[in-house]
Amino acid sequence: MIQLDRLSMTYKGGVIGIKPISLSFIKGQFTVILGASGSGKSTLLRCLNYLNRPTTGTVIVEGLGNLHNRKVLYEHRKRTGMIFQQHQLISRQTALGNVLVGRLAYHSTLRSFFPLPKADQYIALECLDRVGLLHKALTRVDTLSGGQQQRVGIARALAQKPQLILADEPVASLDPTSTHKVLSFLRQTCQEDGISAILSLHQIDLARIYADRIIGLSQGKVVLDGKPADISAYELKQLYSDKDSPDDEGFQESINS
Ligand SMILES: Nc1ncnc2c1ncn2[C@@H]1O[C@H](COP(=O)(O)OP(=O)(O)OP(=O)(O)O)[C@@H](O)[C@H]1O
Repeated sequence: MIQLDRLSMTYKGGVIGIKPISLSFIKGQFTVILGASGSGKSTLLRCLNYLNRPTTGTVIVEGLGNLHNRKVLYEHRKRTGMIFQQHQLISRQTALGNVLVGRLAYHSTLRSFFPLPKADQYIALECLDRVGLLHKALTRVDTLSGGQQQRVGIARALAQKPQLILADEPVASLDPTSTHKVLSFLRQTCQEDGISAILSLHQIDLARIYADRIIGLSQGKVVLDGKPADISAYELKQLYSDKDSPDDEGFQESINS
């Protein structure tokens, strides 16, 4: 469904986000990216819809083409829902208002200045219902709990009617119960709707439970790739004991000083 060919990304100033990576993501899979802090998980996710523009290589989306093409990129973004760690909601808006943002790509900029059609409002309400928050539709999101806000974020992504969901540490700020609720809902919804999902997580145990496929990154490189059952606990643990990691060096220096 999505093919990366020797994709790399270097930030301004020369920091390497990811080294050349070639990968394909298969339609309908629930893929979890694991890796220590600074290993390149967010960079890779953001390259998948050009929020970070790759420095080298290509992203080809099946049925659309190369993301270098502006029209292809626009269409791909329209079909891609993003879920963020800190929800990225409009705090003064209601849950419904936030979920409606997911419908904006289906309208011209001019049209989006006016209330969206009833059909969009219905889709947004339906998505809020799916995440169990219909009763909070008219509540300001900054009065909701962290878990509820993340569910609004998921409803917004679903309102886009996406074929792909990219989620950057979607449960990082949630307690264990909300974490499982959010991940199992996301996985079930993706299965039911045939949505492919690529998530970055920090928790190995969650990746083992929910992923169809785990990709392990270390220092911007793919060092593991397979089904959870085919990857050993030792290999996964190694991802987080990377003594060569620049972040690890910095951390060691700071605790040694
Ligand atoms: N905006 C930026 N400008 C410069 N360097 C950056 C920027 N964002 C990330 N980096 C660097 O790119 C590398 C990969 O970072 P990235 O955020 O992708 O890692 P990550 O695995 O998502 O980390 P974390 O788990 O802490 O979120 C790191 O060395 C990081 O310092």
